[in-house]
Amino acid sequence: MKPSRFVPPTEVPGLAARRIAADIIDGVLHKRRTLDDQLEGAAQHPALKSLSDRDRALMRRLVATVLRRRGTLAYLLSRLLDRGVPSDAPRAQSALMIGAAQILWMDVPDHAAVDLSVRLVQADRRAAKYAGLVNAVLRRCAREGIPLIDESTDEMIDLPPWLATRWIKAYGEDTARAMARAIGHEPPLDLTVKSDSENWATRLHGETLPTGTVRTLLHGSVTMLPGFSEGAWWVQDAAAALPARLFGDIAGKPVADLCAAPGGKTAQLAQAGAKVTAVDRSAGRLARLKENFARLGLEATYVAADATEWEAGPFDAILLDAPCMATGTIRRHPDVAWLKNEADLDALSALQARLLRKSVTLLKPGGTLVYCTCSLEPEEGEQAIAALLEAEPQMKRRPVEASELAGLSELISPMGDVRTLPCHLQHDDPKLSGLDGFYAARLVKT
Ligand SMILES: C[S@@+](CC[C@H](N)C(=O)[O-])C[C@H]1O[C@@H](n2cnc3c(N)ncnc32)[C@H](O)[C@@H]1O
Repeated sequence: MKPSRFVPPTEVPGLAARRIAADIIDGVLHKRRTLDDQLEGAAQHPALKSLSDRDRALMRRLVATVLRRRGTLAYLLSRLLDRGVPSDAPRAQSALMIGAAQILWMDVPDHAAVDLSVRLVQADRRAAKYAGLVNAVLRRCAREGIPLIDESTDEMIDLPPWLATRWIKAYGEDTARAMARAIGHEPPLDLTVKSDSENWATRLHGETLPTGTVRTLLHGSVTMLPGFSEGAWWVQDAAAALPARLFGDIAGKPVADLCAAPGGKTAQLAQAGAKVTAVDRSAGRLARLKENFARLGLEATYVAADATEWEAGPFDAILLDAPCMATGTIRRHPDVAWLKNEADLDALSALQARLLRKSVTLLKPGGTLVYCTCSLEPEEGEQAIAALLEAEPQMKRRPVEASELAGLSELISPMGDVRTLPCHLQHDDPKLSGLDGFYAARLVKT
């Protein structure tokens, strides 16, 4: 009988974090599971809870780095492997990517990165035969990886080609390249604070951005940070914090937030004193919103309903943060680049159009509608609003003024809508630069 080359794994420090990272990467790339689902949702990894806070943070960083630099890693491995990455053993592929990512971009000693990846393949029946190959390739990566990467001149290499093509068409070659460079960086942590942003910026070793968001480079579990348990702030990208501010003074007014969960923008509306009705189709996501509101000491009326069929109001103001391709959030959710597909766009655009038409019927004459998406695709932004304005003549755009966005005129389109890009809000420190890609339009019902 042929001896089996499968070697039972020996558990060593750090191996569990790598194994879970490999499982989650495989989940995204081969089973089309989102990171959110695998980290805290329905498909949560069963062994996640066994990791220490430190190992969990390392695992998350590892997963994000591999997904963020997937194109670069594929290019590098193609240069290091004459016959390409083994296609009959997904674990060999994830172990190579995890090992290379640690060697190239993370603070892990090369020998540890190589050793842990070899152990990963040894522990997998299909991949065990590639242990020698993984060892040799990763040792070469430690010697030659950086110069080989420097030989690649394609700045768009880490985007799926269909998305790179779209961004060049929508924003031009130079801007699309700047966007691609910006999403290659690990983003900072952005927080919306209830009040006293300077004090929180100091306590969290960060700074206050011109728009009021507190930005910090602290990593790890946010639940351990000062201010979390007393509900002084919530996590929200600085761009995501802009749409809810476009209503101006809404204290005491009835406002409907039609796609509310998990509630970052709802919290801004409630904090501004509005009487908010938070609607979301997903009961599970709405439950998370309620938990967030309990921590923040904020109140709203909660409705689990499909907003396209919901009857209520009319309201003074409506926020419609519609479901979308979410391509503006790839910096923070690098799985989006590999899970979303151009073919998803038509169905999402149709849903956005239905939600927009419904919003008009729920709005009082004289009321304000803010429509936004975390998408960089014009079909889900500028084009959706152009179609609505044509179909609903009583709706008029109320252009956003630079003074409403702390003078940041680069964030406002020629039509007067908010259009943020990942390459916006540059800072001397690249780690403190950037914004999620967002679109927001403000309309009034005449
Ligand atoms: C972009 S997320 C909203 C994010 C949220 N506004 C925030 O700032 O935290 C879109 C939300 O729309 C909800 N949704 C999708 N289709 C819906 C519909 N037809 N009616 C109501 N909610 C819907 C999803 O469940 C999801 O929670």
